[in-house]
Amino acid sequence: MSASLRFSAPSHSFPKQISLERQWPSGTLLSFAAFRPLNSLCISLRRCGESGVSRVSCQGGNVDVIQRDEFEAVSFGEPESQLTCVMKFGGSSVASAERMREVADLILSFPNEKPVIVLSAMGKTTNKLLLAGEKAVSCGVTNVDGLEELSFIKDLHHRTADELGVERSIVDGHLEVLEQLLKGIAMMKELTLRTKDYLVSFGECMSTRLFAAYLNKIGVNARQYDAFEIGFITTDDFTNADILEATYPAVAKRLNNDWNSDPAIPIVTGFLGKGWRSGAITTLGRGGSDLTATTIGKALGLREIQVWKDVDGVLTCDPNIYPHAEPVPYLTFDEAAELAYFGAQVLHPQSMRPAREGDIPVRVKNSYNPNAPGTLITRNRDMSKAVLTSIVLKRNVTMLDIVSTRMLGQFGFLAKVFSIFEDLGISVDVVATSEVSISLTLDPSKLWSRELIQQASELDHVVQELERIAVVNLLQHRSIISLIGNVQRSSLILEKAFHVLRANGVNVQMISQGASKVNISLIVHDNEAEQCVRALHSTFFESDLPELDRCDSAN
Ligand SMILES: Nc1ncnc2c1ncn2[C@@H]1O[C@H](COP(=O)(O)OP(=O)(O)O)[C@@H](O)[C@H]1O
Ligand SMILES: N[C@@H](CC(=O)OP(=O)(O)O)C(=O)O
Repeated sequence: MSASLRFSAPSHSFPKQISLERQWPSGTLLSFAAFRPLNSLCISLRRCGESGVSRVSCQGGNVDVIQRDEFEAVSFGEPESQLTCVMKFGGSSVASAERMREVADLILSFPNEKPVIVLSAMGKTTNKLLLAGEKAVSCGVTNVDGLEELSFIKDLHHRTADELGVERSIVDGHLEVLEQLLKGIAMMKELTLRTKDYLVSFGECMSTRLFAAYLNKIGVNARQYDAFEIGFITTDDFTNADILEATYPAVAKRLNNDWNSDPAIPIVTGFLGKGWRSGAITTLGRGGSDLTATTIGKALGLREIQVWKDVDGVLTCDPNIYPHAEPVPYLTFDEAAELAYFGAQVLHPQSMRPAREGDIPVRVKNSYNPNAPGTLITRNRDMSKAVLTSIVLKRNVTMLDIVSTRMLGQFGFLAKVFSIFEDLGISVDVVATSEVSISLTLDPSKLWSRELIQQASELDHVVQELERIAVVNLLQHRSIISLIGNVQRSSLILEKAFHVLRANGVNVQMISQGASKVNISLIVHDNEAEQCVRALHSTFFESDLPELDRCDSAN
């Protein structure tokens, strides 16, 4: 369980430093953030045991003594927000002036809503910014202004301003600083993760400014917000930061107060936050605007979170692999989280967490086809007829077969294997074990975000460490096919799946059923994976499953 506590102090007695007297068990202090302009202080704590903070003291200020009972009362005492829902529009939905106009019309077509709008960068701006940064490392300072990606970004944002009929000056300041930043990168011949996050932040900062200016121009009151200025506090894991608990009360306070004093549609940058130690801009991982949206939904306790995409909702598989993929009308938070975690690009892997915690329904809709019903994601759904919901493919995965040399007993063996991964900071995705052996796959998003040379040496290091206690076989170019659905019907799913795979001459190299009970993972060779997905799709989604009725009557 987690909780946040907040109290205010007059600015003259604002604490410079706080300390917790009688600490909770180690690791319970998640974050602490002070917001000077608001004269408020947020402390987030995770409760894990009987003991707790009996007192919070602040150096140099009038010390508030906060007992646990009071503390709980304060932490959940937020007044109800007048804002009603979040609407998040991804890059494809705001790729041009024309798309921005359509999005504005779409928002205004819901006159009863008082939405918070979250926007991503326009179209492929984030990719272009990253590419510009990579090129700047080696192109020389004098060549920065000739970078094709920089010209593209300038042109796109200027053209959009012109076509929307708003001043170019709205983005000019950002474009100038962006060019300076690229020159800095060229000078230093280095692009750190921290600089990468600052670099990509320009995308969201500009799209939101243009959109807010356009709404104001057509007579709709709108106010632009940079997420890193309104309390989105994160870890300092640049390019993949986690939202800290302090974010929720801070964001709620800022958006509610502004709305109450002067109502204007909030237009918030997706994807961005502020590192709690560094104070620098962080990003929430690619596709992170979904997480921004669900965080705001939970912070304000809103009725619904809408994420508007360029597809008719979450589909039965990636439409780029199989164009006959169909929309899935209903999903649970667990199914959606598993689907996202195992690689379906449509949702950010962490985005379901705030929605689930706040029990706020998430609707995935198509901004190009608003009348399509989309996908509704909720805590529970009727599973009586559900077999398979969606098939997800994660390519280019590394698999390890680790067979014990019996230097350790079974318990010690498993513990040792996992401690090696923990020490090296490498996440494991799918695991299958027997008494003396273990097969697992490594999370490519964690491993492959590092430099190529670093990856190779890290893999060597993993193998060397494991070889002290086991015989290790490293298998690269594997794919995980995740079957997301009703694992109550796992026998039916497996029977059908193996029948299809055998008919296609495919040998499954590992199988694992997730503890979440919504996912069965099959590992196959990369070059067979797409063919498997297509064959599985036609069996599960394009033909009847008469066995389902028999299962029902047997239950
Ligand atoms: N199972 C799936 N359902 C829907 N879309 C998927 C799925 N798997 C992959 N995709 C891809 O995800 C894209 C939408 O996600 P994304 O590009 O992040 O949207 P946005 O930028 O609008 O937030 C779709 O265009 C589609 O190509
Ligand atoms: N612009 C960021 C954040 C984001 O969420 O984008 P999108 O909503 O277009 O996936 C990215 O490209 O990763």
